[in-house]
Amino acid sequence: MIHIRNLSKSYSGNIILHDINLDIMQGEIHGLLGASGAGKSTLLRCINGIEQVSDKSRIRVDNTEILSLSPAGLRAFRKNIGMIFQDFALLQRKTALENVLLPMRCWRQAGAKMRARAMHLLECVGMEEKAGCRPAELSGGQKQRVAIARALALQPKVLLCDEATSALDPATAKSILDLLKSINAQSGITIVMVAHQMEVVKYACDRLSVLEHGKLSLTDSVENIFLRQPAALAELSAHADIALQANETGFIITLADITQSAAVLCSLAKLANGKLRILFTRSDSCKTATVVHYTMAAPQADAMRIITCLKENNIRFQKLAA
Ligand SMILES: Nc1ncnc2c1ncn2[C@@H]1O[C@H](COP(=O)(O)OP(=O)(O)OP(=O)(O)O)[C@@H](O)[C@H]1O
Repeated sequence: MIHIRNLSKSYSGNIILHDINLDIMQGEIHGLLGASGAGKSTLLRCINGIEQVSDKSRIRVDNTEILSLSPAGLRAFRKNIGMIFQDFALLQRKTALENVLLPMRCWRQAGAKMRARAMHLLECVGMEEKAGCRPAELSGGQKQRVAIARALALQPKVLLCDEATSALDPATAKSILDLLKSINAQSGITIVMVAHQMEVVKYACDRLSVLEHGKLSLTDSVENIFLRQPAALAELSAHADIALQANETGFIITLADITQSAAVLCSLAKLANGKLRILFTRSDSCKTATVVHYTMAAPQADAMRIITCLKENNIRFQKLAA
């Protein structure tokens, strides 16, 4: 659906995106994760054709090379892309219904059908009873629902979400993610979702790309990325306070199957002569799998035997720096 090749973008000589190559599949929910300033929002704006990019860059969305479009062609192309933002970007003087009608009015769609469609969209996002309310009368979650209805007004093929849940409390954020997941499942719309929180991508996304200082450091299924625990992700995640004692080696082991836990931990404890310390446990539930991570410490003298055992049993692990 979205093919990006050699995408580079600078502002006043500062390279913001560097040679990005990325394929986003039709119908997937694709997460963009990265530290603040990594270039996530800029990448979204490039997909939307808003940004001037380097000559070598190629961006194809639904078989349209967007960088070769005329200004009028680009404007028409943008009908295929809906966008929602952290701050909702609703017009304050307009009601929820009028906000949803806005894109249709811009494109002068048939008047009688417009209103029915806008009401239908408000129904889809559970906001039909608030159609006459202005944004100031709505909660954050309700505003985002209206913004989603507005983004879907022109029946786009792609929905770009720029930190759509960052301003919401966890329960409301989850309800918005549930709504996006159900819209994706029902309509097959491709969703690209910029997020700060790993919880968001784990809960909602099929695949994930990690941006580091304007470069794409990896793209893979959410399960694979969380299983592999790459350094990119470790840096983004909140670290447990790991206090190793003198002469101890630390490990994080990752098990794709939680039922393995008892057997694996038992074997490692034996290798460490009973001196294995479990420091921290975390489980990550993705859309289709749950993985569990154990942060542990073992006597340095047993570290080699533990590493051999982990390798022999194909258990993913990371040795912690002393
Ligand atoms: N219009 C602009 N002019 C100059 N620099 C810009 C502009 N927009 C973004 N930048 C710079 O580009 C870099 C990437 O910004 P971007 O907003 O894409 O990052 P981000 O990963 O989305 O960050 P955050 O998670 O904080 O929103 C930042 O260093 C930012 O200062």
